[in-house]
Amino acid sequence: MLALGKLLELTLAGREPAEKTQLTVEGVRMRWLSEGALEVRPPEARDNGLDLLLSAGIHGNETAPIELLDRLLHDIARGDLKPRARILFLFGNPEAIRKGERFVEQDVNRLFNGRHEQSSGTEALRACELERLAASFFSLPDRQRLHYDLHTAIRGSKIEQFALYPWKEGRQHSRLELARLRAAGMEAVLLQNKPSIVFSSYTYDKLGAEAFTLELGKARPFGQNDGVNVSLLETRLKQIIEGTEPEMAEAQLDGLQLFSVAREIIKHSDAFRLNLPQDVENFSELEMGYVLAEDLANTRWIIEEEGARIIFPNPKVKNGLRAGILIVPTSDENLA
Ligand SMILES: O=C(O)CCC(=O)N[C@@H](CCC(=O)O)C(=O)O
Ligand SMILES: [Zn+2]
Repeated sequence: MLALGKLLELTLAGREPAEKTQLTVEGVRMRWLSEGALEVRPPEARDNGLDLLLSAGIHGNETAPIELLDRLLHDIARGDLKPRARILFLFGNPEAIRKGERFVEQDVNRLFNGRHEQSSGTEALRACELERLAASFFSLPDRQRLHYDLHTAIRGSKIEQFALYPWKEGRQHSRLELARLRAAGMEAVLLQNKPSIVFSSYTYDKLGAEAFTLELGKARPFGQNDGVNVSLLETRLKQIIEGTEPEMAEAQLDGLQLFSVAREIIKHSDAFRLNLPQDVENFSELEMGYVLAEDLANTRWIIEEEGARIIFPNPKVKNGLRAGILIVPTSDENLA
């Protein structure tokens, strides 16, 4: 296999490849751009006009998505997968991946859409570099732009695989993209309703991509991901890469559950308390009147929403950051 197909090995070793560009037997050009960043370009005659950004390891301990991208790259480097799309592979936080930690100093996924400018350290620099790499990749005119940022979650979930769909003023969420996600195994989608500082929000808002954070199961170390079943997603990604995706003429959501954000729970101080068991699962339902969280100055987060559920509860985040999202079921009536 071509050396550049071993992007993960290079990244884990913190090494630069001797040759930065390689050509597969199929005439596919692979170009190493920076640590954990590799561009794949099909021969011009085969290019179908799709620019696909696949990122994983934004959180260093979320290894199933990293292993998935590693398999796709190996297949491309061996000539077993024949891309018709241009692809940018990104391993988001190499230092955290090497350490097997969610982050080293701060969460990269809270540093996009300009936030890195108000910060310093390796993770702020990396967020800036990831924005630059994504912006340069998505700078070609008249092409389709698609970004999947792949994650696994800290805790178990009542709904194992789901997506978060960013928001931008005046832009409607696409039914076709939701149908594509359903076919890729996602069981639910959270439709965001305000701007955010995560990677997929940056590519959606600033670069005009259709962009999603995908949650694929529970985070585990390398080699221990048998419990994370990414087979439907993997098949779909291969089809997208090779341009062999089945037609989605009548966008079928096929039981996909839709949610919207009722409130984001923000931790304001060290006095913040989250009244949930440590092992509570994502999508757990919360009863009306339940005191979900408490903070300084007698601030209380009381459930007032019918059908409320919690995702990503995490009282350990830094002050000022999201310590959970309260979501409610929604309908498909506003989709484009
Ligand atoms: O399990 C958790 O609490 C977090 C899992 C995770 O890393 N999720 C992403 C979601 C990004 C988004 O809001 O689109 C994150 O928190 O960064
Ligand atoms: Zn993550």
